Amino acid sequence: MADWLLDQVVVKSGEGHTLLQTDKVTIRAGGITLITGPNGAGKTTLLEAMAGLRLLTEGRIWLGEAPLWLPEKRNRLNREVLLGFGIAMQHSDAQWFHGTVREELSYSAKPYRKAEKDWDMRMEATLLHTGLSLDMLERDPWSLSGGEQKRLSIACLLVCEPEWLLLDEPAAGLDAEGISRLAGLLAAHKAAGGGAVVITHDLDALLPVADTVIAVDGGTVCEAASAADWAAAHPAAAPQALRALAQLRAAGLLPPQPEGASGVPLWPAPRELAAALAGRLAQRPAAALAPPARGARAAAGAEGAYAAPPAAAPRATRGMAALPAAAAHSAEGARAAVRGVARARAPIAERFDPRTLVASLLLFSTALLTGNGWLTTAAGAAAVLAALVPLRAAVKPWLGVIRAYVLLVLIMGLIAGIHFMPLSFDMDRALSSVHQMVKLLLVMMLGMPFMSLMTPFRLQRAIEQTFGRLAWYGFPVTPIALTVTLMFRFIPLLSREWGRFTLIAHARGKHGGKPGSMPLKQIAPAFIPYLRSILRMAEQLADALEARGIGHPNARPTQGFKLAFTRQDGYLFAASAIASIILVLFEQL
Ligand SMILES: Nc1ncnc2c1ncn2[C@@H]1O[C@H](COP(=O)(O)OP(=O)(O)OP(=O)(O)O)[C@@H](O)[C@H]1O
Repeated sequence: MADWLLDQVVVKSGEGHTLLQTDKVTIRAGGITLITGPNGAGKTTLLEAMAGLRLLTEGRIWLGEAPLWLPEKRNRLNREVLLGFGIAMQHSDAQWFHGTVREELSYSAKPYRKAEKDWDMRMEATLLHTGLSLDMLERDPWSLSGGEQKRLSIACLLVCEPEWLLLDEPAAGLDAEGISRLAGLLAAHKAAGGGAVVITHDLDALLPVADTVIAVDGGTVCEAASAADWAAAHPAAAPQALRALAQLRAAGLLPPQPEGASGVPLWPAPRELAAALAGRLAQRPAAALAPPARGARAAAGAEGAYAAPPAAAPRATRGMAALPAAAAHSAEGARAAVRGVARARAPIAERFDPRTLVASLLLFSTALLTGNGWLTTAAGAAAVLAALVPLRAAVKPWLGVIRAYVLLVLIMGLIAGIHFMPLSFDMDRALSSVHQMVKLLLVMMLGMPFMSLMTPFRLQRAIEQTFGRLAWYGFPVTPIALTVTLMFRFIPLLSREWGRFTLIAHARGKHGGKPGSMPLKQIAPAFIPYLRSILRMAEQLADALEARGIGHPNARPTQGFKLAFTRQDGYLFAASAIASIILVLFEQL
């Protein structure tokens, strides 16, 4: 079995933000490594990068001697590495491609060609190991409960027997039995010579079986530390059981941990622990073990509970003990928060009223399109480029379209300039055609980041507020506004959902292509689940709309807010008007 090596890995988002960066990080074979860190720290990004589901901006990842990406094959994924691990993604319970649990298990095992020998026996044993029953084999995976689907996603990995398990929050949604079963499965996998990298917020359950911990914060991945060292360095975050052990040691019921105990087993084996406790208890005088007298118990209950050291008190009590101190600061805290919010700028999608944006765009586009001179177009191009500088992140995804359009402009210009009888090239006609298309390109470029400057809800409110009075004459303003909004909302949603399915197809199908593309063979099996997922989203949306009162003939839908023009809208419209006037003046030159 081979170690993972992440060497100076950097992953950036499409907009160029750094989501993850590492120095040299080694994850040792044959051990269980936990990845921990706050929400949004970059843990999932790290696991997906290891699984080849994220393109690396910089750096390399190796599993033993084998690189994850094959540079000599135009950066394709190395199938040998892909077969070395199985990944269960955070929302792996929404990964199903097939109609029954049996088919799901077979689908997972297909790339490993393990579905032939003793297949049924292995499948049934795996299902039982994860705590699912055999009568579930013919059930639709979608019909299983959330926790059962989580268990099935782990069964789908275990049935393939990969060397490495990469698990993103496998404990989320599991009951207590499921979590201890998960810890047992991980320990058994390790005992069989396998390794695991597990993202978890549930350190109470999984630190006891872990060998190393990697902390991720703000996208930066720290070097792996042994579980013992990590727990010693983070006593507050250490599991309850570890704190209980410390208390037993402090009470003299367990021998103290030796000095510099780093590297020694953190957790005594249950048998060893039971023997130590029994031995120590037997040595203690009977009086020390007797329960306190009634009065003493009551006094301890009333005062001692508050006086107890925070680490010894139950979590909820510790939280409550912190309340008075928090309350003393709360008024000032709230004032500070309000000041902070007031100072912070609104998100870019809420900075302008959609009506101002549309009016400004229309005004400037009209001035640009009606201009006939190259000078006007050049001035317009300068204004468009200046406007796009702060919005360059929103334009970046469109660069491919812009490049294709520029090529089209050149080809159309060439074709427009060709004269056949006699064969010649008319430069004026070519330039005139190019000119018209360049003006269109500039307007398009200005429109591209448009949707990033407003949310669908703000657009809907803008339509309703502008045309609301027409509703008095029976004009269906609300349905039209809603349709427009849903179109804008659903198109990116559909493409994001397809993107999620391509990731699942790569992760489960072990395909060597680039993660962004759906492998040809997977399109057919992915299509029906994709449709199902879309219908599910539509159903949720319909419920949400109904809850807002839309669709009830006599109900007034609840409106979250009313748009109002601000000073920023005034500046934007004034800038657009000035730029338009300049274009008109250039046209007169
Ligand atoms: N494709 C993307 N484009 C832009 N930002 C992204 C993208 N994917 C992730 N992010 C951002 O990167 C950060 C890290 O995300 P990630 O999912 O890795 O966090 P995490 O540590 O797994 O969080 P959690 O504990 O909440 O699951 C988040 O702020 C997230 O919004």
